Amino acid sequence: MASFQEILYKVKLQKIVGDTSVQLLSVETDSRKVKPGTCFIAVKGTVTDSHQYIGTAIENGAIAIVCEDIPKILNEDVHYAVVSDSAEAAAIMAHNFYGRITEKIALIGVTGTNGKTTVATLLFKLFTALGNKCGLISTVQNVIGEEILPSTHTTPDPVSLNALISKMYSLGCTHIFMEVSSHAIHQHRIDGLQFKGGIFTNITHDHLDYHKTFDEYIRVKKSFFDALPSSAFAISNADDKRGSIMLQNTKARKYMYSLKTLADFRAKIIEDSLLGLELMIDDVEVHFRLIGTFNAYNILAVYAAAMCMGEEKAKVLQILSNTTGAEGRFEYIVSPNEKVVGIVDYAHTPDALLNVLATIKNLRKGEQNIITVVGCGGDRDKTKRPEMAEVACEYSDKIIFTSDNPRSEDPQEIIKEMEKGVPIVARKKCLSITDRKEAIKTAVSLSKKEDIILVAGKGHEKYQETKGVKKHFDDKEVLAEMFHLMEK
Ligand SMILES: CC(=O)N[C@H]1[C@@H](OP(=O)(O)OP(=O)(O)OC[C@H]2O[C@@H](n3ccc(=O)[nH]c3=O)[C@H](O)[C@@H]2O)O[C@H](CO)[C@@H](O)[C@@H]1O[C@H](C)C(=O)N[C@@H](C)C(=O)N[C@H](CCC(=O)O)C(=O)O
Ligand SMILES: Nc1ncnc2c1ncn2[C@@H]1O[C@H](COP(=O)(O)OP(=O)(O)OP(=O)(O)O)[C@@H](O)[C@H]1O
Ligand SMILES: N[C@H](CCC[C@H](N)C(=O)O)C(=O)O
Ligand SMILES: [Mg+2]
Repeated sequence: MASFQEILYKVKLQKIVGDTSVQLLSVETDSRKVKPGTCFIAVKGTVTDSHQYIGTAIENGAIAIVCEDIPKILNEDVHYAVVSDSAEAAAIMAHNFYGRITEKIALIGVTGTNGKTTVATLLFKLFTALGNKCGLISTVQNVIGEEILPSTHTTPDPVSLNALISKMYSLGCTHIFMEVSSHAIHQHRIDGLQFKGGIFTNITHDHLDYHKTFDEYIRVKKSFFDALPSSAFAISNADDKRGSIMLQNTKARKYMYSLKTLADFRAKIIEDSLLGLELMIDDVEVHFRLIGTFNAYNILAVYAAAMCMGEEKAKVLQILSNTTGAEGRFEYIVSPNEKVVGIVDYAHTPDALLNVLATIKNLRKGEQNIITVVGCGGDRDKTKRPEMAEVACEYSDKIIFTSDNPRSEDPQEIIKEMEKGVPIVARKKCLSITDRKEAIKTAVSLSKKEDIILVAGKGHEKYQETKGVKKHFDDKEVLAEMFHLMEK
């Protein structure tokens, strides 16, 4: 419980109608969740403008309303605050309502196109092993110490996010590691939070359906670092073309990491094999269980953050060397007779697919074929469809295009858009099979001794979403089933 006035702290107000001393029992941005005593914040979303639900919210018991446009007829028993940006106000108010927890703990945000889940998960595992109770907010799952909670978004809406952070604090967490998606930055989901550190992984094409241009996507990512306070640290990837731009205007302490150039934190790859990575980090040679050059970047970003947080180098490297990555990222399944290797990976952008396939190609010995099963999500960035198909063709010996959460779109149309990226010479090695299970089955049936099958795009996901319905689907499960069925 908090007063209207208390939760309006730091909100840019235009006008108040009513009494701000009124006590509120909750804050909500969804009229359907409003209960008696709630403050309802009306937001202009991408689909609907919830100013139209103010009446419903009041019927459901809202006693305070925050809005950009004040209703023509006011309810005498309700108190109103008019703000210029209610999405921003919602996040600041949720932070206030839940006790401004991020001022009391170490909150670290990870942003970038690829690698967020991996870096945040490694940080969570590292700091837990260092003896802290930690929270993790990620695409795969949210975790409080040992308790696992399901995740619906990479970065939740501000009310759920602050409620979760508050729960983590009340259960004893001292550190929280969270992914910060570009949607979340743009929609102000993280406004009001006080970060102790921010980490940038990389930026390549994705989400252009939402941000429209690559420049706008870069601008949005950069605004996360622009908003960090001077007490925070900001860590960026010097090998990414936009790595230094990201930190250009931040007030935070700046650090860069690199595998290629001079930087505050440097690593060199000594060996990169299916057994893991051998890295020289700060003059120490260490073996890690994660695979692929892209993971050398993720490990280095985690190491840099740990150093910025004052941890002991030897201890950090010792723990990291024995740590595994996040679920559904470069996960191995070996067929029962050990003839074929299956890899399930969450690569759902052209860059991620390129990195994963380049890693596999690098690591294969001799004559093995690489068979790739891949699709692209519906109602998401369409520009990545032909690009992902082109990458798949460049690095694979056989490619099966299939469905990956078609959502409201026609799966065959998505595949047709992918096929536009197939070079003429590669056509004969491509197949299109809409049903993902059939596609995986076909990949297994086409495989020969020692071949490598990559099933890309869904990683940890446990569903396939078609026309608004989510049906259980698990790439790892299906791949294992097919291996058994075909006795490969
Ligand atoms: C495009 C997008 O990002 N949409 C997100 C956005 O919804 P929106 O603003 O469009 O909401 P809206 O449907 O227009 O509704 C506006 C407001 O009306 C309210 N409402 C609506 C109906 C009603 O009866 N009453 C009511 O009050 C809603 O609660 C909302 O506050 O804000 C909602 C609450 O925060 C999110 O749940 C929703 O995520 C949708 C479901 C989604 O799929 N988002 C994806 C694209 C996303 O956010 N992905 C990123 C990861 C991307 C990455 O991989 O990097 C993520 O962070 O998960
Ligand atoms: N540093 C990296 N650079 C490029 N590709 C990477 C990197 N780390 C992981 N990947 C690839 O991207 C995929 C997604 O990785 P991860 O889940 O860690 O990223 P993410 O940024 O959290 O993705 P999302 O935006 O969907 O939450 C991995 O399965 C792998 O294929
Ligand atoms: N966080 C990503 C996930 C994409 C994963 C892929 N399986 C899909 O459904 O498109 C997004 O919202 O774009
Ligand atoms: Mg993620």
